[in-house]
Amino acid sequence: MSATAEIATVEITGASKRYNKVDAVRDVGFTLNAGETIALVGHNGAGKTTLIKLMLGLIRPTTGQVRVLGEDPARGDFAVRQRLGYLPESVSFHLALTGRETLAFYARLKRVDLESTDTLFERVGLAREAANRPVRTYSKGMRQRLGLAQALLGEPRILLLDEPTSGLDPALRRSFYDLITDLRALGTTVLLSSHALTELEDRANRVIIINRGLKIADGTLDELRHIAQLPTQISVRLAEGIDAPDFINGSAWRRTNGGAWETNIGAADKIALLRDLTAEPSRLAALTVAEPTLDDLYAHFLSGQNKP
Ligand SMILES: Nc1ncnc2c1ncn2[C@@H]1O[C@H](COP(=O)(O)OP(=O)(O)OP(=O)(O)O)[C@@H](O)[C@H]1O
Repeated sequence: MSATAEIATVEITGASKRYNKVDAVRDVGFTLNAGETIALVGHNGAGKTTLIKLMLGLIRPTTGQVRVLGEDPARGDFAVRQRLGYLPESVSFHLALTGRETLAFYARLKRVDLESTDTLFERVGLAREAANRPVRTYSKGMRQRLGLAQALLGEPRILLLDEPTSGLDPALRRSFYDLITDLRALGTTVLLSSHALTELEDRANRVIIINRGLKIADGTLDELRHIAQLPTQISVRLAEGIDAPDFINGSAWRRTNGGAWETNIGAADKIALLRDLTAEPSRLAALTVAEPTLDDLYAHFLSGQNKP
């Protein structure tokens, strides 16, 4: 995994959480490391928020163990809480307070230097003048940014972000992820719980899939691709005057509406096919190689779970 993979920040061992008759989390175990950006994905009700609450120490596991920075987060150790940043799915602030007052309030709770709040406004891209306006006047994106600034107070070593980009426009999403990339370089563990699989694909370096309280997959995208063995889609557009892909043996090709040729090929045969295809480059006008997406992998791992 990442270069800093040795430094564990969160360790969950055999953790289960039962609410009355609901098994929200069942025997889940994983270790998160410094510098990792982890996507926690799963359907509604899969157990993502319950896992986040366990890491925050808001609830205790029914069985198993949760350790954050080596401590039990539910013990309420202040030093641990100070190094944890959390952005809930729906941020709600006191609307009459200005952005600056809001951040000052949270800074006091976290016992963080108030001086640092100015820098935070800049880091999350909230214009300085917005800082002095009541939150009531903020757009959804600005409130989300203020939420992120709140989560970043005290330079947390672990950031837990629940659906952080919902309601953000594409430009804001991009700058949000740029910020996450910077944090990753600083060694922060960033856990993003999200349904937006496509946008997570290039952003998270590890994916944990939860289904009905169980962890059903955990690894880098490449590792999950390797386990799933889903085919790669190869598409070629032939150069003028070349009618059919006669140089391709043993693969089933289909013609697309746009006039390209397409095939799905297993990982074991992919390189050999690409070598054949490119042996005479002049025959090709274009070549596209599409690896299985996070959406494909998610559907694959879930379908395995749903079998009787
Ligand atoms: N306080 C609670 N009391 C009873 N059941 C709960 C409680 N909190 C969660 N649950 C149940 O536990 C299961 C997991 O819920 P959780 O909120 O962790 O899922 P989630 O993956 O975060 O879902 P979503 O994507 O909809 O936010 C669900 O069946 C939910 O109804």
